[in-house]
Amino acid sequence: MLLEVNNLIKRYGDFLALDHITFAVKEGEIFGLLGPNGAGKTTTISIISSLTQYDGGEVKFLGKEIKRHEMEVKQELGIVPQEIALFEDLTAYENLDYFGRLYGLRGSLLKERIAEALSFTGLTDRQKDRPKGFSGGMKRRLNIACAILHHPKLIIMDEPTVGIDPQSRNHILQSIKELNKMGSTIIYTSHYMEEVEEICTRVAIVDHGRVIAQGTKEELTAFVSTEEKLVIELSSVTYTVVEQIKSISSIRECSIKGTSLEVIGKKGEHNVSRVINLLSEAGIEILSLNVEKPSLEAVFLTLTGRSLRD
Ligand SMILES: Nc1ncnc2c1ncn2[C@@H]1O[C@H](COP(=O)(O)OP(=O)(O)OP(=O)(O)O)[C@@H](O)[C@H]1O
Repeated sequence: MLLEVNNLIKRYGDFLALDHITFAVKEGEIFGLLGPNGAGKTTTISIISSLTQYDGGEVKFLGKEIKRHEMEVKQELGIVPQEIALFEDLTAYENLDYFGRLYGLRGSLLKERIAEALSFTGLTDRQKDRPKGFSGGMKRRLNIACAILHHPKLIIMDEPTVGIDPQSRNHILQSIKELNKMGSTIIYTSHYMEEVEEICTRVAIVDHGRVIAQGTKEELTAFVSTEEKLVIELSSVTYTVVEQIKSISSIRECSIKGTSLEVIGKKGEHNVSRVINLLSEAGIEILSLNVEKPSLEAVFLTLTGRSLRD
């Protein structure tokens, strides 16, 4: 395991912010920490980064307790914090130069790494400009560039897409995938389940300072889901056929949405073939059929009774 977080406890006064948080990250993963605002994601990350003290449990990086190997562990981490941390009066290049030196890079290696990070984040053309005039998305990209200069083993990103434009958001999500392909392990925190679904290989769902479920997306959704949703686009549709579909015992709901039918039924009951048979008997042409997989949102809702966005 690259990182093991075991029974982590953190109190702010009487408030228990982390209540025995436990998860492990393997080398090569994009690991998602998914949870609503206030769940404890930032606190967890700042403990892993040795920026916050904790009250119980342990954090191990490559088998070593981080408390005892703080400097060594810091060298292997690249942190992209939620609050952008840049010097507004230095140019993009100078910011990178500063952060590179903090990690002990010097001379031609430093220059090489700065050029690589600028190119990777699409900021080569803006290296002489100051972040003062950058958009939120560009500042975030520069922050990512600063965090990857020293080729860390583990990159931790805390909600890097909050409040930025869609183009930069896509750029960031693509670069995370790219960094991962190039060998970095990534922890990605977010309250956007779509992003976590898109990029993460494994996920821990966090709520009120606890990990309430963890696994691959497939494991998590299989764990809670007993239903499936079919979306069928048709050449035409009649109420008679809707009634016939509704009368199938394993189907709970069938409704017309524009030119499509939405059918919700129990999984594993051959709903697709039953519905197709009924439609072809009625002489209705199927233009497309899609079986929608349950989302992580549904997992969160089932486990907590609340929506992630509440
Ligand atoms: N310095 C602090 N003093 C007191 N309470 C704090 C402090 N920092 C965080 N908290 C509380 O601890 C809980 C967890 O906060 P944390 O920032 O870790 O959550 P989060 O999941 O990262 O959410 P967000 O995305 O909003 O930052 C919240 O209830 C928060 O109000």
